[in-house]
Amino acid sequence: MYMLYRVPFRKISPFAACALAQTPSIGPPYFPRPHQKLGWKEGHKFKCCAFKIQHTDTLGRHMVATRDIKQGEMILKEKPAVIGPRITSPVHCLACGKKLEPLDSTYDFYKCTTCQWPMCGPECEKADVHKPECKAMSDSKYQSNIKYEFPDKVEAAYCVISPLRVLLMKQTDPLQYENIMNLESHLDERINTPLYVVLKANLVTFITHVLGMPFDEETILKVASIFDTNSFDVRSPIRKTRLRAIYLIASMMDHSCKPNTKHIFLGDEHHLAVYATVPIAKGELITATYTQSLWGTLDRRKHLKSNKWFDCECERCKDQTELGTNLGNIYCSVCNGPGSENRPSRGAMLYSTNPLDEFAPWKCAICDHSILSRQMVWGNNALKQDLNKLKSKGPQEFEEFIEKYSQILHPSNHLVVQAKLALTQIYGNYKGYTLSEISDSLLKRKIDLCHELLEIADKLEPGWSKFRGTLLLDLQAAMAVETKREFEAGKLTKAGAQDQLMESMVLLQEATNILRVEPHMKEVLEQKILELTSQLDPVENGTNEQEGQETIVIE
Ligand SMILES: C[S@@+](CC[C@H](N)C(=O)[O-])C[C@H]1O[C@@H](n2cnc3c(N)ncnc32)[C@H](O)[C@@H]1O
Repeated sequence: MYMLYRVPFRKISPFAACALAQTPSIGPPYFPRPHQKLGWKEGHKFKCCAFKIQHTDTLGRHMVATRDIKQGEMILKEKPAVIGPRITSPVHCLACGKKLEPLDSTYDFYKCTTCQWPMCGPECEKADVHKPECKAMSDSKYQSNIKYEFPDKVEAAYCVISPLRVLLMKQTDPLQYENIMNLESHLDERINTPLYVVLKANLVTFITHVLGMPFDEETILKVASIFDTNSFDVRSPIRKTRLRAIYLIASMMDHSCKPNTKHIFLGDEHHLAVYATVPIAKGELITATYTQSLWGTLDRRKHLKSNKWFDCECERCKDQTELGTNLGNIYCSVCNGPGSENRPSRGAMLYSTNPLDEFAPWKCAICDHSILSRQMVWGNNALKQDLNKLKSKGPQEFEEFIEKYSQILHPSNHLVVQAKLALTQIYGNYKGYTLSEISDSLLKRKIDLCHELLEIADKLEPGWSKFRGTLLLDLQAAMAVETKREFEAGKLTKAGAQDQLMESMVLLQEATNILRVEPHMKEVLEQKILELTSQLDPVENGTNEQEGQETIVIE
């Protein structure tokens, strides 16, 4: 049964007030400012906070919709409570997060003049985010000894910075420190894992012995464990770095292998915005995914267990077919094996006899054949290694992978799907395979692959997910080029070409609805719409040929 969540937020901090805002038994309704602002900005009269935090024994705290939420609606926008480096990282600036290259003059990085950590330059070394840690290190006469050795070297020294930022908050921002310390940690489960044995040796020693800070081992490791349980992976393609950040409210979203939200990071401050990918009805859970949605159940559940310490029992995990995708399934080697052509059961598949038990045997849906779960794991691992070797290869190798294992792997088995995804990215985008360069048959192959993957996206990441948006964008571009070629080859009439272009426009409109919130995408998408519109209406726009553009000139 749902309980109103009260216990861990001991003081009514701004976060607690927000979390408790919709619980009528706790004081008058309070609408947290960020959500008030959001409501006004969107031009609505007033939009109340769309969620509340509840608690159950099985899920812990989780987010629930307090009203119907529309597809594409922003549910929350939040700034990070703390942001910093991941446990290991290539050398980057501690203030802005930018990946650093050595200076030509010294062949080493620019260093903070006080603590010697690599930074961008004098401006970043004075940034507020760096000041407290810089002071703590210089007060104890600690100086970083990171030096440039070779490009992209990964440094383990970064593991101390993010936990240190939280520990320093105990003095500088006690309320925020308490809010962070109230998050789920799973320290008891993590404490004896190899990573935490290492952290005991280096992180705890650094905080207590090197910096002489008055924290016990348990508190220090708890902070590390809170990061591992709650932090978001903040990727910045422009700065070429990955940071980790804790967002107090967004961390209340529980996991689902078929989530109903997506999130993006905004600006230099790394604000997090969470959007509904599908309509969410009042009372429904608001969920995110903590794994890769294109992994099979065995891999997802293993990842969730060993990183987030829970057994996922969502509708997808319980379903042998993974919502009809067969993402984790393989063909039965007896029914489909050599010499079995006369069997009527070609296409029979092995299913886990209990998807929620990683040790349960896998059994054919038609014959008696079964295999142990560890055979399934071995097989998967072997094929994963094969697939990983193809990463820097061309499309031919991915096509060969799909063909080679077509007797074993279902066309939407997760390994085949990953190969197909790689192909959709190569065809139409990579040098030598751009849309203007590829053959008609490869163009058709790209279009077919996009359709196949869209079917999978609809089942696993339905609605306005980035996965679906990106596929739609790819598909419409390929379809527009195909139309142009068919028209020019006389296979399509003018009216037929216009109809097909209209289809592309519908896809582009949907892709735009989905992707316009992604950083820097709005302008790109608007430009694409303009381009396609000019092709659609040649009479009104006069000649529609522009340099470097794929256009259909319809006379
Ligand atoms: C980021 S926190 C989410 C908030 C958390 N439920 C709490 O009470 O603070 C992640 C943790 O929530 C729990 N959790 C998240 N999704 C879950 C799910 N689908 N089933 C069970 N537990 C889940 C796990 O303990 C996980 O380590």
